[in-house]
This record gives sequence, C-alpha cells and structure tokens, in this order.
Amino acid sequence: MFKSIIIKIGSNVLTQKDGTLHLKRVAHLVDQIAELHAKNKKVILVSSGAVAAGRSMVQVDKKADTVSSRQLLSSVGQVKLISTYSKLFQKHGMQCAQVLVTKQDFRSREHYLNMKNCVTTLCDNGIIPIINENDAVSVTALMFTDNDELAGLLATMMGSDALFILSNVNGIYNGDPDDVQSQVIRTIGNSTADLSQYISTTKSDFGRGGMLTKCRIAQKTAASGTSVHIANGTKQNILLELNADADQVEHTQFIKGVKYKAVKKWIAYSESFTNAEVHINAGAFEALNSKKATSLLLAGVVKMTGDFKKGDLLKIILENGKTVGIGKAQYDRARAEKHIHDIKYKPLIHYDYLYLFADIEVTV
Ligand SMILES: Nc1ncnc2c1ncn2[C@@H]1O[C@H](COP(=O)(O)OP(=O)(O)O)[C@@H](O)[C@H]1O
Ligand SMILES: N[C@@H](CCC(=O)OP(=O)(O)O)C(=O)O
Repeated sequence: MFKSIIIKIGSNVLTQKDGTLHLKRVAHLVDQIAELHAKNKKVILVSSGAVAAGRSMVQVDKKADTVSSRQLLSSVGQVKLISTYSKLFQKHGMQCAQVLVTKQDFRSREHYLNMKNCVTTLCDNGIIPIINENDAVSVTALMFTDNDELAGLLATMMGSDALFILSNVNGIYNGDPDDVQSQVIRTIGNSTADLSQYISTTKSDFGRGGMLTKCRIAQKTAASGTSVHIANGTKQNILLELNADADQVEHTQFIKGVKYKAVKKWIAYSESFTNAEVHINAGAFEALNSKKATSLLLAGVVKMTGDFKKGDLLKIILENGKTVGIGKAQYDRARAEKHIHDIKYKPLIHYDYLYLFADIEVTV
C-alpha cells in the first residue's frame, strides 16, 4: 500500500491501433485513479499520448521535418488528450490540471524548486496534476529521452513512495516479449548485471524511448528511494492491484534504495546541465563506492576539463572514459589546479553533493 504514487501512462496504453484515443481504457484508468484518490492517496499523472492523439486529427505534410511534425501533432493532440481527462475526472467530481514542462524547467535548483512547488500546490488542493513534456517547445538536444525520464525525475523530486510505469507489456521479459519461452523478470535489485542483453531496441508503435531507457530510468529512480513498477496498463484494475499487493501482480519491480537528501535528488537528474568534467583514478572510484560516505579528494583527480566555478555541477569520469556520477564543486577550477594531488586539501566534491550511477542485479 503506497501513500504517494506517480503513474506514467505510455502512448501505447492510451491509443488504439489506428492512433485514436482508446476512450474506454482511458476511462478505466481514470476510474482507478479516482478510487485511489478517494482512499487519500496522493496521485500525480504523467501522461504521454499527445502526438498519438494528434495523428488521428491532422494530416501531416509528407515533406514536413520531424520537429515540425511533432510540434503540429503534439499541440493539436494535447488539447484532445487533456480535455478527455478533464471530462472523465469531472464525472468523479474531481479536477485535474495540465502541466507542460521542458527539461530546461529543471536546469537550476531554483527552477527545480519552482516545479516542485507547482506540483505540491496542485496536490495540496486535491487536484490531479497531469504532466507531459511540452513537445511544441522542447525541440533542442535538451529534451527528455521520453516521459519515463520525466516521470522518474518527478518521483525522485516529490519523494513518492511508488512509480507505476504503464506500458503495453506485462513487464521486462528475459527475451523477446512475443516469444512464449520468455518470462517476466519479477525483481531487479541494484548491484551489477547488464539488462541490455535481454532487451531488444524495438519500440512499440507509438512509444519514444523504448524498454531499455525505461529500464535505466526505473533503476535510477528506485535507487533514490521510490519503489518502481513496470506493468501492463491495458490490464483491468492494474493500478488498484499494484497498490493493494504488487507481489501478486505479474510485472517487473525495481527494489528501492535509501531516500536521497533533497539536494542529491536534483543532482541525480542534472547530467545534461554539466559543462565541466573531473576525471578520477580507479582508487578514487573504489573509495567513492565504498559503504562509508566518502567525498572526492583532489588526490584521486587525474585531470579536469572545462571551466567551473564554486557550486557548478561536474561530470565525474573514470580513467576508461565511463561517466560514473555527478557532483557539485566546492571551489573553482583555478583553486583545484593549484592544489591538485594534495591529499589533505578540502574535497573537490563533498559526499552530500555527490551522486553516483548504480549498476543492476536481476532475478527472474
Ligand atoms: N525484453 C523486453 N521486455 C519487454 N518489452 C520489450 C523488451 N524488449 C523490447 N521491448 C519493447 O518495448 C516496448 C515498450 O517500450 P515503449 O515503446 O517505450 O513503450 P511506452 O510507449 O509504453 O512507453 C514493448 O512494447 C516491447 O515491444
Ligand atoms: N510527449 C509525448 C510522449 C513521448 C513519450 O515519452 O512517449 P512514450 O514512450 O509512449 O511514453 C506525447 O505526449 O506524445
């Protein structure tokens, strides 16, 4: 039983084969959310489906480029999507709100806290926030990979108990989902194992990121203290059953870690906003990964790239080139260069402002 839940609904759950909205299914999901709301659960909805809904409403010129098509389809389709939700929630005497965001809206801690305040205020007033990426505006490289990334960020930001990611499959399979031999991976922990071996890069008809990104985001969100569940949104009563007793539902669950401190939640999703890098040696990496809370000392720094000031976010890179984390600089680059290799000098990144990416463990 969870008290606060983020529900992410993928395009494929909301649309029929011909691209039109699957009204009966949307209505059933709204009925379930209303029931959860009546039980005093704090529910936040992240809904895809604008582009898919738009596809059934306007004809895109064959010569139009991808960005223009997405802008056209999403801006038309979002109206249809949100008005559908609004009518359905009204039947339950409930109100919902549309919140359209871009990745840029989370770029600094100040912007991040503004977003948190917006969602908190809506929830405090008994309104269901329905959040989607603002596809008409976010067209640059700084886009969310997909709404799974947005939902993960929100779950971490709000400190939600659970994130339900609804797709058109029962969960993550250990092979091709269409192969009868494949089984749903029931639990995923947070030590080492590579899930990419199981997951093909095929996407569902209307989806954006695919299962591999879904899985990476789920793992990252679970590590921040939210229980993550990838389940089939086309199944009857899926939300109610997940909330009542998730163990009884065939789906993939990501075991949650310990909740992060507030600032770490923001750092965890800020990789796109880092301009400088700090390269560290294997010894430093081992120390940072030890059970003991360890800060990054200059002694373990091999080199730095890009300019940075005190308070800037740095990408942490291992000698083999792999990005292993993000952290906030306690002083600028000039000072760091002056004291490089000094074992006693104040850490470049304090543990409280350090976020390390985790690896995954799988149980079928
Ligand atoms: N091992 C796997 N287990 C489950 N689904 C997989 C796997 N490999 C690829 N997929 C595909 O991933 C799709 C779901 O991802 P995505 O298209 O992003 O969905 P959504 O639109 O629901 O976000 C499934 O429909 C399935 O075709
Ligand atoms: N923002 C887009 C959805 C993009 C997306 O992430 O789609 P999906 O992979 O189906 O969750 C829309 O509303 O159409």
